[in-house]
Amino acid sequence: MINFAAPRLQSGSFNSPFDEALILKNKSQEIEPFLSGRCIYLVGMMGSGKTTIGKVLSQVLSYNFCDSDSLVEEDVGTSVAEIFKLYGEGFFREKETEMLRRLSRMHRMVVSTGGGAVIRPVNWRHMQQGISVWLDVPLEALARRIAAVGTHSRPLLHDESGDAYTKALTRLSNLLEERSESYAYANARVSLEEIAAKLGYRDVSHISPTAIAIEALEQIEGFLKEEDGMAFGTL
Ligand SMILES: Nc1ncnc2c1ncn2[C@@H]1O[C@H](COP(=O)(O)OP(=O)(O)O)[C@@H](O)[C@H]1O
Ligand SMILES: O=C(O)C1=C[C@@H](OP(=O)(O)O)[C@@H](O)[C@H](O)C1
Ligand SMILES: [Mg+2]
Repeated sequence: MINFAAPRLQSGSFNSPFDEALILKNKSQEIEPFLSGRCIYLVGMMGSGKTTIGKVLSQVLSYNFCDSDSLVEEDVGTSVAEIFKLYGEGFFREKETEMLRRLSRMHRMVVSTGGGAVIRPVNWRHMQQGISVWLDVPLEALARRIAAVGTHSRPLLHDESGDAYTKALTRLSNLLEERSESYAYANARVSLEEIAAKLGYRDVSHISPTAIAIEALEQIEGFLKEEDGMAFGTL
């Protein structure tokens, strides 16, 4: 029976970066042996933090990190935006599936997927070789983050009119409506709104990548316990 017990983030007060780093380290040392080398796939909308949180998780788990978009860019030899422009979204989706197929044979990897990886059932067959985690971030926060860096690298946000925030919010809202059921297939869900409530924050903008990584490991812990319970009939 898997038995985890470790200090948790304190509610109602800003946890110091040192506290968070220590909690993350402890939690990762507890969880890692039970992963049995399985890959961790981060799924979520554009701007949800898959690449950012993926790098944090890979470091503390002593896993490798890769970003499926970067693998596609290396394979084709140009940026995602250029791939959409030159060859179209369908070509990009085929390449994305090919990269996820190759990754499904690997171990000890944190994979930051592209925001649209969830729309193809074949991609879920590949990701089910590992453990998938949905980073569920409120639309307004996604739009703020993307507006801050610009939409140039995200071709699906290019066509909207208006300022960067409004453009991102409009398009992201439509995409989320199409995709939210697909994201929910993930083995674990990290809700930034739930983290903010747990920590007593007014909104999600103050939640650090470390705090999100801690929550991701806690949600993976829950999945492993459930899986363990089913395996040993203790649920
Ligand atoms: N917890 C966070 N708080 C604030 N900004 C964040 C957080 N996580 C990621 N970001 C920022 O949001 C933007 C998108 O992050 P990224 O990791 O590229 O997301 P994705 O890969 O899901 O598109 C980046 O500019 C990143 O710095
Ligand atoms: O949501 C999507 O369909 C996409 C998200 C992008 O990745 P990020 O989620 O890292 O922005 C990239 O794969 C491509 O622009 C398509
Ligand atoms: Mg990314």
